[in-house]
Amino acid sequence: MKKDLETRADIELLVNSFYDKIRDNDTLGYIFDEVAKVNWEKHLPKMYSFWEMILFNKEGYEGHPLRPHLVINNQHPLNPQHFATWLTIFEATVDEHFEGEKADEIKSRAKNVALSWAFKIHHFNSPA
Ligand code: HEM
Repeated sequence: MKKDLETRADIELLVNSFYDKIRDNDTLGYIFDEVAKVNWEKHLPKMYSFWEMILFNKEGYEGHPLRPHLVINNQHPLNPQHFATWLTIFEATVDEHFEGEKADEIKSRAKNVALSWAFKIHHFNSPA
């Protein structure tokens, strides 16, 4: 039986493991490393705080989560497939390490955000 997500250390493990897979992925890796040229030392702690806020109502994340995605979309259009791949990798990473109520919750929160951003960006890129 795997453990549930309980602490910031659990979130750090999830986030680190998730971005290791993302950077290895052919559909998404280059968007982070070559298009956005992500500074990982800054990005990773931001993501720990983002997920701590979502999952444990902790303060610490300050930002506009959608905004950098609109900037990337201007440099390299993002499509629903990018978001679907992002979500598949996220869910698989959660399942690899954790199970339980919080593990289910983080997957469902990630899914809601990914679907809503995919929809917004798709309509922004291809207005009807
Ligand atoms: C196509 C899928 C996605 C791509 C390619 C992508 C890529 C990126 C990139 C390149 C950054 C900027 C890193 C930096 O230089 O600071 C970023 C930031 C971020 N991403 Fe994503 N992302 C995707 C989906 C998501 C989803 C679905 C979520 C949430 C569930 C998410 C949450 C965030 C957050 C919270 C930040 C930090 C925003 C800030 O600066 O405060 N991303 N993402």
